[in-house]
Amino acid sequence: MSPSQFSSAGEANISTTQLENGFIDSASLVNSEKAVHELLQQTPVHGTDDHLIEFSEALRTVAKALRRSAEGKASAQAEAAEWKRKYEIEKSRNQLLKQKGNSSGGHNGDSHCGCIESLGNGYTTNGHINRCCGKEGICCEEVLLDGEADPRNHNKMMRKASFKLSWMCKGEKSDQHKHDIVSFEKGDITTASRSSKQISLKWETPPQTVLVLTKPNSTTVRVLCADMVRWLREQKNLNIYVEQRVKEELLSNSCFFKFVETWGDDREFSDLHTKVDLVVTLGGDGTVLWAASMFKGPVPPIVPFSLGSLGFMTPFYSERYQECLDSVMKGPISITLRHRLQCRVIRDKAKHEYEAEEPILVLNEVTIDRGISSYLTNLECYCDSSFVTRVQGDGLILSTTSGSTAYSLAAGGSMVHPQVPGILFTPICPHSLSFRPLILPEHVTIRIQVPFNSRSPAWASFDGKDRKQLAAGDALVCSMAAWPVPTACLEDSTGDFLRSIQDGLHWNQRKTQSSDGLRDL
Ligand SMILES: NC(=O)c1ccc[n+]([C@@H]2O[C@H](COP(=O)([O-])OP(=O)(O)OC[C@H]3O[C@@H](n4cnc5c(N)ncnc54)[C@H](O)[C@@H]3O)[C@@H](O)[C@H]2O)c1
Ligand SMILES: Nc1ncnc2c1ncn2[C@@H]1O[C@H](COP(=O)(O)OP(=O)(O)OP(=O)(O)O)[C@@H](O)[C@H]1O
Repeated sequence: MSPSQFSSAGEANISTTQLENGFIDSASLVNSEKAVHELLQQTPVHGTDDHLIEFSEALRTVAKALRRSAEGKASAQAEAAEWKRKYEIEKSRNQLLKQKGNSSGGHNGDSHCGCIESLGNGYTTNGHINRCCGKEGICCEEVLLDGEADPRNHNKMMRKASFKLSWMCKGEKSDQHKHDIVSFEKGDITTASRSSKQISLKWETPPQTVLVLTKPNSTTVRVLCADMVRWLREQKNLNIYVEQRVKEELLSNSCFFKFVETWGDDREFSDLHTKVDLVVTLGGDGTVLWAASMFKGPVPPIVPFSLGSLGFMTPFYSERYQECLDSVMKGPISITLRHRLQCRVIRDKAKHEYEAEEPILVLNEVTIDRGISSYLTNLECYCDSSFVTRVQGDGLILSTTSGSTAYSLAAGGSMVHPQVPGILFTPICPHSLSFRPLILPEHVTIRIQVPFNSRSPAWASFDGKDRKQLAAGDALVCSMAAWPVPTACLEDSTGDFLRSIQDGLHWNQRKTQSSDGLRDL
């Protein structure tokens, strides 16, 4: 693929991104970075000048397209700076080889001085001082000083073997599934970014419709909900959606709330994401799980207010809701993209049910346990096509990283930052001394099979709800879902996560030792 093809591929990815439609789709976010990375991975490094010119053109186009989002811009700038550096070194090396009459490496360097003209795309230069001809840029002499190539030893100059990497997708090599984070030019493998960075959401048009979700059976929540809905209408002139139960509660208070909307049938319910700009939750973590479960596809940004006991996913203080909502609606806001797992139950007895049965999306975890049976579970676990292990115990938890601080933690799993893409594989009371929990990469598909010789059926539950029986021969298949749950941060992903484990779990709290033996107060 030529660099010019890359530029259009990059633009196509970005113009279709669902960020522009107000929804956050992890695949689209990845695509925007992927465009640049693909470009970087495939652009010929030992090219002619034409290639270099084409390359800089392509990079400019992609970088321009990426400027549409702050995240994309930051990424494009970082990549462009790095590539400009490599471009300069490469060009200087070409010239050096040409000057020394070394044509064995297939280089076609310039005939003029080794200074590189500015790319002219607004990116800063890398700070090299010109010592050769007074033009802006880097000279081959500097490359030599940097030790990239030594003219005194050019006869001994060794070229590293060239190679390409490709990524396997379900047993097949595929360029489309090439990972976007590793570059391998000249045999040096580097990683640009290892997981998604802090994401910032900036409104291009102000939010107009808010869905307020509340935990049931709480007077405090009911009072706060009425107050907030009134404020959102009177001060912000917003459209408000609530659940039918909440609408009735509000109307029983005052007919002022007549403007509040709800949904009637399933179709209106499943179209909710097309109307709602922002979801506000009033409750604990369970209310955030509830909110996530309402959206089977894209999820609007959620602002979770803490009115529960622990509140790992609810960083906002309800006492200061006006200030918080003001700042969220003004933006920009840091968000955590919480990955979800997509689970399918595959029945042995009804093979066609697979097509009909809706996948279930979980934000915390899917648990496969022994239910009311007093027998050990007997679960065969596969990761893609590899057999992993057999779970004989109380069961198994397949958890997201957001769910790592919930049931999985109680079963001995690690706590994992919610932006780390991975699937936790945590046994529940395994009857074995060596069954330690695992964390698997995000791209795998996990299959939990109840074998025909199992003494009893197993039970699957999804975020602690909706129990389904898995009879002998049935299986549960689980992989990362395409639709994450964007939750607003009070500080940022990392700050909020650390605060939640410190405040919620008192993680590693201990009196500090002092040098003189006295206890610090
Ligand atoms: N032994 C256990 O720890 C255990 C057992 C069953 C269910 N659970 C958890 O309860 C969740 C359902 O929550 P619910 O509120 O509907 O039920 P719930 O009302 O029974 O509350 C469960 C508790 O888990 C906490 N919790 C939920 N999600 C969390 C997260 N991501 N990080 C840290 N703590 C979290 C909640 O704050 C609450 O205190 C399930 O997804 C499961 O993770 C835990
Ligand atoms: N809008 C809702 N409709 C029905 N059930 C809900 C709704 N919101 C929350 N729930 C359920 O209510 C239960 C309690 O909610 P939540 O976890 O938010 O409160 P909590 O238990 O007081 O707080 P915490 O989870 O911090 O201990 C959960 O099981 C949750 O699934």
